[in-house]
Amino acid sequence: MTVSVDDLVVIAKQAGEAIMKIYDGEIAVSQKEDESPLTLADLEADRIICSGLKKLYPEIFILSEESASGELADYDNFFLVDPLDGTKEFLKRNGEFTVNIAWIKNGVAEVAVVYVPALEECYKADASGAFEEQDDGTWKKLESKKSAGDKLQIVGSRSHGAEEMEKWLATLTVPYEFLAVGSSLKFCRVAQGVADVYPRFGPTCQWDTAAAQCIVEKAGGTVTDLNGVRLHYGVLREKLNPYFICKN
Ligand SMILES: Nc1ncnc2c1ncn2[C@@H]1O[C@H](COP(=O)(O)O)[C@@H](OP(=O)(O)O)[C@H]1O
Ligand SMILES: [Mg+2]
Repeated sequence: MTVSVDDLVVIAKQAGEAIMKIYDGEIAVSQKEDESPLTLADLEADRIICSGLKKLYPEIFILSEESASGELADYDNFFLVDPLDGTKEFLKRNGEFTVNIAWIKNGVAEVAVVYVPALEECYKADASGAFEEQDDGTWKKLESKKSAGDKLQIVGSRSHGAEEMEKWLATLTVPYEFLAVGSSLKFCRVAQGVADVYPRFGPTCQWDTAAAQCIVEKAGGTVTDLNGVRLHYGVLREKLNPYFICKN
């Protein structure tokens, strides 16, 4: 049993198109139980992704930030979806939000897409490697590499955990530059070699990281907890990830 990454790309782009229609108009916001924002765009993208996946892969369970396709159980493979990661950035209209679909097999994200509709960037990964879509529609293979220049390039959240990040930056003894980026796009910057490291000393949920971890790993990078253990995924696992370090 496997999943075609190009199917996931088509579905992520359909969701991105629906998100952009809402992005270009007036955005109504409600609050979730945990007080994080929820928009019609999150729900529309969720609906499109889940119906697209169900049509092509009716037997595979879907766990999304916004929904689940049935009763939760310990599935050995499933889809893990964040239909709109970076809702705060979406509301700030800075373009740094993503559509994330990962296929998880035995706890590991094996096939994934991260689509950035406002910036028209698309990243995909499967057993053949990680790729970034080019302007002409072809796919460039991503190979883990250090950033250009002699300073360590660090990416971190725009909207969460600034204080913890400041503390960590203060411990560094090498020259560095810090770039604030919203959503799972931070992982893509590492996979591209634009950034060297994305440390996360704050909460994220499984669906925030799975697809982008796959892009980074298939490009040759790593995403591990603070003890060096690779991040893993599971329907019955706690929804929160441990703090982690992503690097190229
Ligand atoms: N207190 C918290 N608990 C759980 N997840 C949190 C959180 N604070 C931030 N996040 C997660 O961090 C994501 C945004 O990360 P970043 O700040 O790097 O852009 C959010 O994704 P959503 O926007 O999909 O809700 C959310 O899931
Ligand atoms: Mg998210």
